[in-house]
Amino acid sequence: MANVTTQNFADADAQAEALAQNVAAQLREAIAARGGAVIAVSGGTTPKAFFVQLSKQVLDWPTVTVTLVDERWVPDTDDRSNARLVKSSLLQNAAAAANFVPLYTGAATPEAGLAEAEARIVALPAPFDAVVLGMGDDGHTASFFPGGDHLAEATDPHGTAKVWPMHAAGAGEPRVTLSLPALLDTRALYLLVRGTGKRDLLAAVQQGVDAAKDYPVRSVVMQVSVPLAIYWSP
Ligand SMILES: O=C(O)[C@H](O)[C@@H](O)[C@H](O)[C@H](O)COP(=O)(O)O
Repeated sequence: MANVTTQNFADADAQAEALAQNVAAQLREAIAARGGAVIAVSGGTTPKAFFVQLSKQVLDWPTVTVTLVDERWVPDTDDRSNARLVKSSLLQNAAAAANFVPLYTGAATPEAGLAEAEARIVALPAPFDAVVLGMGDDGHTASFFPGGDHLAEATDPHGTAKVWPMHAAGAGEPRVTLSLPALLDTRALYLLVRGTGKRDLLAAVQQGVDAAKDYPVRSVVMQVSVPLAIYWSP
């Protein structure tokens, strides 16, 4: 199994604050060493408190680039847009000066926008300094959805594409997702989750319980190339 550590917090605020401090330290180290930092973050509902905390951290924000691990294929005026969440809760306060690289291109479909989204990610300095994943109740992470039409390709450890379109019954709308190799090309990897259901699901994955084989988050938990830090709160 990968080098997985789990930190449990009493509540969401403590979790968000601890992760923000840890990620900010990571970004500061990157800026000191290389003059800039790149972070890829998840959307959904869980990261909001973390984003707000991170936005208040003191660091050289104009040298920081923020992108997404996945995106729902909707414009950033849509409530479901991960870009909208990042803009409204992370690119605020001190962090308003950061650069943002969205995955949504305005094309009609993820397939039509794929080459542009891929080019945007390829253009970023690699590796990422930090990747912050989330997880759904169905065991998806990024947009690695159970039954997703490109799940096998997106989670292929040897795949070369960095971005894949994803259509899945549980996804709500068409999406794009960074591939597993793109997500693992990072100096630090975090998984931010809340609730006992997600805690139990992750335990089942780590214990190799048979039923957990179909949870796509398994590809991140069981890989051995990057240590994974799980941040959990009730
Ligand atoms: O766009 C997305 O949906 C996310 O990036 C996704 O992978 C998210 O991390 C999980 O769905 C968890 O979402 P919640 O935090 O809302 O449970």
